[in-house]
Amino acid sequence: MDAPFAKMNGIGNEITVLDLRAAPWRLDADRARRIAADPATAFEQLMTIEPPKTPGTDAFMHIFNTDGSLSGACGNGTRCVGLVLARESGQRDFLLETSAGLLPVMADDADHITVDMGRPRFGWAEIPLAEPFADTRAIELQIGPIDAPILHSPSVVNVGNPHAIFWVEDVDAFDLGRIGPMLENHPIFPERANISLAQVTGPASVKVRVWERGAGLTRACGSAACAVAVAAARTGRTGRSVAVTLPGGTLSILWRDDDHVMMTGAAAFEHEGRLGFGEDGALRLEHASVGADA
Ligand SMILES: N[C@@H](CCC[C@H](N)C(=O)O)C(=O)O
Repeated sequence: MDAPFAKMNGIGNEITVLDLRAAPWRLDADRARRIAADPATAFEQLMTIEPPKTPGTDAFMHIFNTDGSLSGACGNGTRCVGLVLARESGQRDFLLETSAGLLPVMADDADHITVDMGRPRFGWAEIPLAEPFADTRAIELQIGPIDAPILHSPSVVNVGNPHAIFWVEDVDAFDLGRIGPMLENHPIFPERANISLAQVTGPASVKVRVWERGAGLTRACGSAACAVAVAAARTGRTGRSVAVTLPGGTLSILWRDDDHVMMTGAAAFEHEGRLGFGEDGALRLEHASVGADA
C-alpha cells in the first residue's frame, strides 16, 4: 500500500514528509536511503508522520538523514509537518513527539510556524562527548596546525541532537564541505555531531553555515539555528532573542526565561505524490501533483 508524501523545504532545507498513519509498513534505513536517492523524493531529512504513541499527542515522527541514520530533532522538518497537519485539519496547534521528546507546534501561516524545541542540554554526557568537560561553552578541540589552528574551541549543546558551534569572523572564509566531515566524525563526538560556523553580526543577529550530521552541507538547519542562538547567549555574544541567517533564509529564535527554545520560520510545499516499495525492495513512485502551494 502506497503512502502520501510531500516534498517540502524549510527555508531551503530539503525535507520529505511521509505520511505513514494509514500504512501497514514502516521505514528503515535502507528504505530511507532509496527514497533519498530518487530526485523526486530526495531529502536532507525525511520526516515520517505516524500514529501517536503518547496520549494527548497528535503524531509521532521518525527523522531520517540522507544516509539513513536517525535524529531526535529537525526544526525545519517539524515546521513542515506542522504545515501539513494545519492544511489537513484547519487547526493551528499540534503536539508532536520524536525519540527526543515532545514538540508543541503553532502553525499561524506558511511563513510563521513556531516550534517549541524544548530545553537545551549542556552536560558533556548529554551532548554526548567522549570525555568529561566541565565547561561546554568552549571545549578543547581544534583542527589545523597546533600553533595556528583553522578552527578551535567550539561551544557544544544538545537541542534534541548534538551540535558543535565554531565562532568565526567570516563564515564564508572556510571550506566547510572539506572540514565538515572531519569534525562530524571526530572521536570526541561518539554519536557524531552537526557542525556550525557562526559569525555574530550584532547583539541580536548571527550568520551561520552548517554541515549536517548524516546529510552534509545544507542551506538551512533549524536545530543548528537554535543551538547557535543558545550558545551565543550563553557565552555573552548576544541576547536571548536572535535572528539566525542561514544561506536559505532567516529563523527567529527566542530562548525564553523558562529555558524553552522557540524557533519561528517558514515552510513550503514543492510537490506531492505517493510512494511504496515493491517485493524486490525497489522504490515505487506515483506523482500526484507538482508545484502544489500551501
Ligand atoms: N535540518 C535539521 C536537523 C537535521 C538533523 C541532523 N542532521 C542530525 O542528525 O541531528 C533541522 O532543521 O533541525
